[in-house]
Amino acid sequence: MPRSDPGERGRPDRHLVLVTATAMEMRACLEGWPGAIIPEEGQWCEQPFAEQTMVTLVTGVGPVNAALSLGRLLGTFRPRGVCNLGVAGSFDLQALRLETVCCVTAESWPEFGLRKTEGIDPCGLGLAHGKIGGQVYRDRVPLDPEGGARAMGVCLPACCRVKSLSVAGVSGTLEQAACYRHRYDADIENMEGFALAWACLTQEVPFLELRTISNRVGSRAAGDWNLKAALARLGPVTQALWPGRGDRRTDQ
Ligand SMILES: O=C(O)c1cccc(C(=O)CC[C@H]2O[C@@H](n3cnc4c(=O)[nH]cnc43)[C@H](O)[C@@H]2O)c1
Repeated sequence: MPRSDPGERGRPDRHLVLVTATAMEMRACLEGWPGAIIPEEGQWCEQPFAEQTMVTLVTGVGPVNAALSLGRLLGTFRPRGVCNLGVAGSFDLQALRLETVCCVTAESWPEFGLRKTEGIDPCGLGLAHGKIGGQVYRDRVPLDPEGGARAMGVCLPACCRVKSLSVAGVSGTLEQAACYRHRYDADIENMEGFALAWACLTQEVPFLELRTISNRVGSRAAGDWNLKAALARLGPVTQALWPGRGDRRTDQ
């Protein structure tokens, strides 16, 4: 991978943003990186990352916190790209097991639209979520992981490609999970991806979303959860994205 000019370190337009919802996810991403600073929720900080400057942003949980935090950041400077890492629920643990690393190819937001007895109609409002270059967006946003990785100069790890949906209200029953899965043809559920993807799409900032599976969507059974193991997979994902940059133990 080409190494960037050290003179670019101070240029905010060259910075990459690593964004997580929670401090625990950020801590897991930066495991093996001594001295890494973990921002408070709703805050970001700059830190040297090999010859680059990395901006680490912890948004707080859910789409409102995600949009607010990334919106504030994008109003302050324009980064080279935004990479969202975190954990997520799987709609099918046979197909996507606990700990699986997933790369998101599409985000949807099943809470947008007109809520009818039979469910939400995304076109029922007569109002779109937004329009970009003549294209109307309602409850779905396509992602381009390869293009995003290329633009950011990161190495996309070989992993499962998935469609994701984002919610403010986490699915609390298997019935709700089945309903979403069927309606949106989704593989995973999270709480921030759509908001972050939308913010980047509107601002024309490259975006990448990688998640590790922590639980079965809609299940409260202990056997359907392993948050600790999913968190432990985030460090290797960060190191795969930036090979040789995330682990300083070898050169100290
Ligand atoms: O206590 C719960 O019931 C609970 C349910 C879902 C997630 C959590 C977390 O502590 C992690 C929050 C974080 O993780 C993402 N996430 C993980 N699994 C899911 C899910 O099944 N549905 C939606 N989001 C999920 C989410 O992006 C949050 O930021 C606790």
